[in-house]
Amino acid sequence: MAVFTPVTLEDVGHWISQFPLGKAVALKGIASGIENSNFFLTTERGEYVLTIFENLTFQQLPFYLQLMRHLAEHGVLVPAPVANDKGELCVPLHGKPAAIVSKLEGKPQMAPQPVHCAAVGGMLARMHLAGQDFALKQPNLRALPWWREATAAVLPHIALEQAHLLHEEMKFQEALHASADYHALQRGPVHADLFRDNVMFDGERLTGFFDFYFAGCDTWLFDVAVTVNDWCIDLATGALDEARVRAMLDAYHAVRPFTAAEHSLWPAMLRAGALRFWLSRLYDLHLPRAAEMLTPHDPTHFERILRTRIAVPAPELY
Ligand SMILES: Nc1ncnc2c1ncn2[C@@H]1O[C@H](COP(=O)(O)OP(=O)(O)O)[C@@H](O)[C@H]1O
Ligand SMILES: N[C@@H](CCOP(=O)(O)O)C(=O)O
Repeated sequence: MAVFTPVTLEDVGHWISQFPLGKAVALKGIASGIENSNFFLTTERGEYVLTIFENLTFQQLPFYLQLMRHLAEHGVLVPAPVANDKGELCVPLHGKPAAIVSKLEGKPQMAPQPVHCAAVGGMLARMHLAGQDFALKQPNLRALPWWREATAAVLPHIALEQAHLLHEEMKFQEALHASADYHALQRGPVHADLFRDNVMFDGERLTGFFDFYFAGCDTWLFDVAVTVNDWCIDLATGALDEARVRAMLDAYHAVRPFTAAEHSLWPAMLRAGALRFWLSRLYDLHLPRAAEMLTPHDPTHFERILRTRIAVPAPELY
């Protein structure tokens, strides 16, 4: 279902000769995934993932692929892109941009315990620190300017009660983003979509973060909020689970201590993280792209999380 561009072992046989990976031995399409065509690729040198990018262009990809390479070189557990004999990380395959990255062991942990949340929190802090000297700059393309556009686009499609919440929250976030405290927050490259399905675990051992294609430069605290809003909640209600929140935040804080400005903006940033995904899910539901083939994620999940973050005080950052 999610292989949009079919590729055979024969197609890859010649193409792979530009990479230092030996001969291609096996190729298997990956059924999950909604954006790109992904394949497990076995070569004489080992196991890799081949991705054909269905929407991102050759101009857009260097930021993501070079960020992954930079992080991998700095000891952060992420897939390492493989360069071809010209040093390129992204080359055409069937006329579309394609890349080969190392395959992470394990599988996503969809029922995380505090031990998993602690591993994610610690690695997230290491990722933020390692990204500080990454040279390429690209803003988070799903930040406030996009929220404004998405709000205008979805408003005609939603009920009055939801429109009211959306207006009020946008007003709150506009004021937050204009504040001195917000501008004092530390920032750099962030993953911006570090949900349970974008992290691999082998038992309790974290083996890597992947799917960096929403990454961009934003506040580190926003990244923490997005991650907590997915990993540390009761999925049915959206309520934060104190033990998992504490495990994730304490592990992060031990590697990269939170600042006073971050402490004061934490509840507001949890709301920002919920708003961002409420908006993108509303957008995908009401304004699907022409080639969209898969069931959109349920927006009411993040509407519920947003309402809960507004109504219920969050555990302190530290
Ligand atoms: N580097 C990797 N190592 C191991 N598995 C991977 C890797 N990259 C992707 N996958 C597998 O491919 C699936 C789809 O990848 P994902 O990045 O979520 O696709 P999409 O961008 O199309 O949504 C993941 O759920 C995972 O099983
Ligand atoms: N995490 C987002 C959807 C992003 O899709 P992905 O498969 O590329 O991670 C959501 O849950 O809305």
